[in-house]
Amino acid sequence: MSCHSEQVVPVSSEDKIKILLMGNPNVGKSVIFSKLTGVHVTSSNYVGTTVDYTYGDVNYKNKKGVIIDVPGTYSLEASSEAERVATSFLEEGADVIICVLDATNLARNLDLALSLREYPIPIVYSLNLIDVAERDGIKIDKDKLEVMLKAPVIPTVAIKNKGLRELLDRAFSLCGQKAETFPKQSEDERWATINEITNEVQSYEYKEPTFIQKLEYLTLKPWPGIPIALLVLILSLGVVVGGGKALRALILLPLVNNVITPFFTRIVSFIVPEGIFRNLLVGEFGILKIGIEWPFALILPYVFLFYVVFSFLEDSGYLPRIGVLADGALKKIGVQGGNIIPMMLGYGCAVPAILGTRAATTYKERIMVATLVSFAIPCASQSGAFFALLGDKSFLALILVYLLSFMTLFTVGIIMDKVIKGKGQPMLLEIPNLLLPDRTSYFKKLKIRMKHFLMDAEGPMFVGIGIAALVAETGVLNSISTMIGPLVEGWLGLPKEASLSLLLGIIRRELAVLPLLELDLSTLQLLVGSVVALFYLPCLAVFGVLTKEFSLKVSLGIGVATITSAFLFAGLINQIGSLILALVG
Ligand SMILES: Nc1nc2c(ncn2[C@@H]2O[C@H](COP(=O)(O)OP(=O)(O)OP(=O)(O)O)[C@@H](O)[C@H]2O)c(=O)[nH]1
Ligand SMILES: [Mg+2]
Repeated sequence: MSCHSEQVVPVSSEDKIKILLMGNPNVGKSVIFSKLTGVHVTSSNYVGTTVDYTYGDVNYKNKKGVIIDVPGTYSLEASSEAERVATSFLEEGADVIICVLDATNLARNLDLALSLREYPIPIVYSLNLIDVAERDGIKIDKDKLEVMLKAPVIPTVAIKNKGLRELLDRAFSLCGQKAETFPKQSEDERWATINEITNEVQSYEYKEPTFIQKLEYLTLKPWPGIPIALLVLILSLGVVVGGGKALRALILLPLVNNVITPFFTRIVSFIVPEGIFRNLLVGEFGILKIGIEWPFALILPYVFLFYVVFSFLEDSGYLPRIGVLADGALKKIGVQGGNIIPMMLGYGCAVPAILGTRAATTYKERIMVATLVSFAIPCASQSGAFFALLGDKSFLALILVYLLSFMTLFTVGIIMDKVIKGKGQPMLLEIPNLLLPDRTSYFKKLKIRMKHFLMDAEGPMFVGIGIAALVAETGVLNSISTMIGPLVEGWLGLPKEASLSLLLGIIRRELAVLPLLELDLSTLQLLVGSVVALFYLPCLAVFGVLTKEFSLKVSLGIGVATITSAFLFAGLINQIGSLILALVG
């Protein structure tokens, strides 16, 4: 997800025309944009992928243009942040609009299509997803539709690049022509027109439902939808946890420990004389030792497999179905089912998750989801660290950590729902078609996510490990440990070396977990350390995005709340746990 809020919106000029790419959410705008401009933007099979605009250049014959991928909107009423972006583009004006219609949902798409005609901008319609419409037995008479819309209609299959040249061709030829503007219609009038059009152009043909169509239906009903969801969850966890462990144990750890680290150690020992500098590089917390082992051998396999599975679920259209099944439970905590997607994105990384809340209709809901994500949803890196730490040593502790995370989501949700003024507005949760993910966009998305992880995570992690090496080698760690000793040793019952976790956890969430690996901890201590890490602090990048999207007050507030909970809960677990152990033992 990219944001360009600070960039200047391109204006049309003599030699460069401005094309707005508009339509309902999840109709294929971003795929069309990527294919036409060569600029990759993320597409996913659910509503609200694009919440900010992106633009890219196109050259057609000897003409130049700029296309803007506008966030999807159902209407021009601007009820969400993403919709406001869309309407502001229309008001600024453009040379031509490409309005993308979902052929499997014509009536609903026509609502926006007709409203757009009230602006003095020529429109060309792309009738997209006709492959899926055909699969479902929906037939649309394109010629009649053109007559009724009084504008060109081009049938397209965006993912297969079908019809896109022609679409661009028509867009350029319309440019400069005077658009016929239509009088503003009331909602009733508009729906009357929509009925008239669909009756005229659309027909159905009965087709024996395919396996995927049956699945579309079955995944939405509590039975067998919920068992299917549980199965998907267990399978996904199996791939991520089991696969990650195997990758780590069989390939990455041996590679790092037997080949890479010895190699660097030998070279450094040869060049750098014994002492603090050598230790910084290859000592206990050496950047060339831990700085490679932690990010690449411990975290990377889990993050990679998480995105392999998650991106697949995303593109198949399965995720919103979980939203439907979980809607009841989510409503109890004051969150509409539609917001489940940003929450699930949070298990990858909190930054896109918080940006994704822009599709939410009310401020209250945005801030609630953002807080829940920052509070108690471990990101992929942090989960990787938990799996690495607890997977081998205490499976029970691992389960307890995630159980606590769920319980916190509910408690915090309920409290916020009561405390924050305003209402969560029912959000339209649109259920997309189940599709076999498009291979090109799937791999591109996976590649981009891994690139982001490597750039966003590895850099700060290196810095963090550098700091660890420095404070360990210079003895600063000892003074810090003495200072916060009462808290760490007394209240939390952890060895004083665990204060390194607290220090590094400020930089990134997984760094609050990983230093515990080096310590010999009891099961109770593992649990306590993990609980501190679970809540502790959202990482620096999350602070940044919270401040930008909301305010400094909000991000500081969330920070104070999480850090207080971290020490409170973890300490309580330690005190109660120790008491029980003393009674039993
Ligand atoms: N089978 C099929 N799938 C398509 C077609 N066009 C797009 N898709 C898929 O439909 C989904 C939605 O595409 P996007 O490009 O993300 O939709 P969008 O309109 O940008 O959605 P928002 O950003 O949410 O407004 C993706 O999973 C695409 O791969 C098509 O013509 N045929
Ligand atoms: Mg999009």
